[in-house]
Amino acid sequence: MRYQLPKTRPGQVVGLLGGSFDPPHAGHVHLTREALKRFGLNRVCWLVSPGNPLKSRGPAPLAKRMAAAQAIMNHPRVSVSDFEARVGTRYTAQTLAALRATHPGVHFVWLMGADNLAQLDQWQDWRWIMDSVPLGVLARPGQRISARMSKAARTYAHARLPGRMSQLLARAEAPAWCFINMPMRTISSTQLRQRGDWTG
Ligand SMILES: Nc1ncnc2c1ncn2[C@@H]1O[C@H](COP(=O)(O)OP(=O)(O)OP(=O)(O)O)[C@@H](O)[C@H]1O
Ligand SMILES: O=C(O)c1ccc[n+]([C@@H]2O[C@H](COP(=O)([O-])O)[C@@H](O)[C@H]2O)c1
Repeated sequence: MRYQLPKTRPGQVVGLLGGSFDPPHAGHVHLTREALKRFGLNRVCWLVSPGNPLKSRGPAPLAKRMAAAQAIMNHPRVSVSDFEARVGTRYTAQTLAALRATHPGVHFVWLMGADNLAQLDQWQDWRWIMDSVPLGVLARPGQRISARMSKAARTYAHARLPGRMSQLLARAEAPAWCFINMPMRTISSTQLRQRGDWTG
């Protein structure tokens, strides 16, 4: 049988948090807990990337990042997966196409921090992503304005759900996206690497 995300069933709404997780930290955990509540998700799955195509620096080995992610993200409705390495992709559009093919009946929502929305128009097939899967964006310190002014936000302004309607996002037909304000955490992987708390 083809690889399935853990505990994911048809009819569920499942948030996907793709990331380098180099290393995973409390900001990822906080985003995940907020997304579960604010978007009314059944589950969230962290997709630990083999390597972000836009980052020149290679991350720490996947096994190390997977183990650290599993150790920090302790919640009965959250799992951590190396799906992308298993199917051999690092591009989100290809990941989503593979997930949809292998999980019929599951409503996926792609989750991201506001910094990723600011760069979304540089991703491979980004319009296809917007046209195919609802997008949940969560505030990140210093990134609110760049996210709101981004090409993706402007191009898809008509498809934006106001934050107070966030519970409708997961079952909305794409394109649909929603920006959620939440109490923010300044922590980042860059900070942790610079402090020497994580070596590749
Ligand atoms: N503190 C945070 N608040 C909100 N979103 C966050 C936070 N940290 C990470 N994210 C989001 O989590 C996802 C994965 O992030 P990633 O693994 O790149 O961590 P990072 O801290 O941004 O790493 P780096 O500093 O190396 O760029 C991205 O969508 C990112 O926007
Ligand atoms: O598909 C792309 O072109 C693409 C470009 C940049 C980033 N991404 C994805 O965005 C997610 C967040 O990446 P990162 O490194 O900011 O944690 C992760 O799943 C990456 O694979 C995807």
